[in-house]
Amino acid sequence: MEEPDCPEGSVSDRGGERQTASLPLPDAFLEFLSENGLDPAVYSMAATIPRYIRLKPGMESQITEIESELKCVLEKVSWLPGFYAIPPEIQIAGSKAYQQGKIYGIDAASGAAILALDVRPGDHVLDLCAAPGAKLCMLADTLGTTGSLTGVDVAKHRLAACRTMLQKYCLGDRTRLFVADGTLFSILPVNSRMQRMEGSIGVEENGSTFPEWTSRRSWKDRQKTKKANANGPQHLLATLEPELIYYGKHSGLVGLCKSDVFCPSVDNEACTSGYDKVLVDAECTHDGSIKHIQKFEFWGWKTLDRRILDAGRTENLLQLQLHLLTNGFKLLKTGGSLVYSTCRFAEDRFG
Ligand SMILES: C[S@@+](CC[C@H](N)C(=O)[O-])C[C@H]1O[C@@H](n2cnc3c(N)ncnc32)[C@H](O)[C@@H]1O
Repeated sequence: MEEPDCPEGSVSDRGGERQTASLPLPDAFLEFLSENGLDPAVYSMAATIPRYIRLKPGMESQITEIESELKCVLEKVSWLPGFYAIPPEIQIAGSKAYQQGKIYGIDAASGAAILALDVRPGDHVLDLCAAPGAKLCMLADTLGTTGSLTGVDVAKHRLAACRTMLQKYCLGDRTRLFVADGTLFSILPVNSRMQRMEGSIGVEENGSTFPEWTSRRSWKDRQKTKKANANGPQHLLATLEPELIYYGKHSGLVGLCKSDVFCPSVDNEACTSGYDKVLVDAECTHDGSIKHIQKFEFWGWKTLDRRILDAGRTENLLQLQLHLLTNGFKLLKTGGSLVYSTCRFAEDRFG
């Protein structure tokens, strides 16, 4: 595909599409890049960008073994604890190290967002757009055996993938997962709230409490899913009520009354009992992800118009991001921090 006289990163014509090194980019996308002051050459670099993996804490002594299994050197990323670069062609999914949960694939950029959040022991952390869960896993890993982690996503099937990952990597002990609209979610961290309301929780007439989590679902629950599936695929949230689809042993929920957990925050309650850290890893156009743009070669460049260049879609996404951010700040404790991340190069404005 590469044209012989085309130096790395340069642009040449090629029947309707222009060739940027090894990647043909449609004119509309090139115009979009030019309007945003972006160099098309960056999209030709995908083949040279390494893959990144994160080693589960405590697995450092097994690096040599993992290297011989993957047949490559794990190159330590000095600025990102636990991260290693490997050549892009290395597949990790078939390896024992991956299957046994010793390593997982996660971009360095995702790691940078979590690093910026500066999670400290004991923090109550909220991930408002959690699925499919790479950052959630790193957050759980970083928290270790203190604090709590709440993951929220509007897409149930995607959040279920987070649950699988947390269980696979044994990282879900302090985590709870809610299928909910992150723009409206208002449930505060359980431990911080329970400490504040000490003594008044747990004795509720006729109130049912959370037993230890089990993946075996009740007959009633199975019937509910069957009914929902009969009404069509459940891609997005059917109701406004948050649905709890997982909670760990030390998430603080076991033994608590359900009504206490689902009680939404009131007025300025979050200022004192809110989350210490909030991640808003918002839904976006992905134009900033070089690897994502490369996939349009297979999906067809026409879909790029609809998914990335469509002004209406971009505007809707910007509004969604604004609402997610606003709600993220509402749930943040005074003095807490929020990190907002997207994979978008183009300049955004919140109107
Ligand atoms: C960029 S992805 C998040 C990636 C994730 N943080 C990770 O590291 O794997 C954006 C997510 O936002 C979710 N989303 C979209 N609208 C939402 C909303 N209103 N509330 C909560 N989540 C939403 C999507 O379902 C999608 O899973």
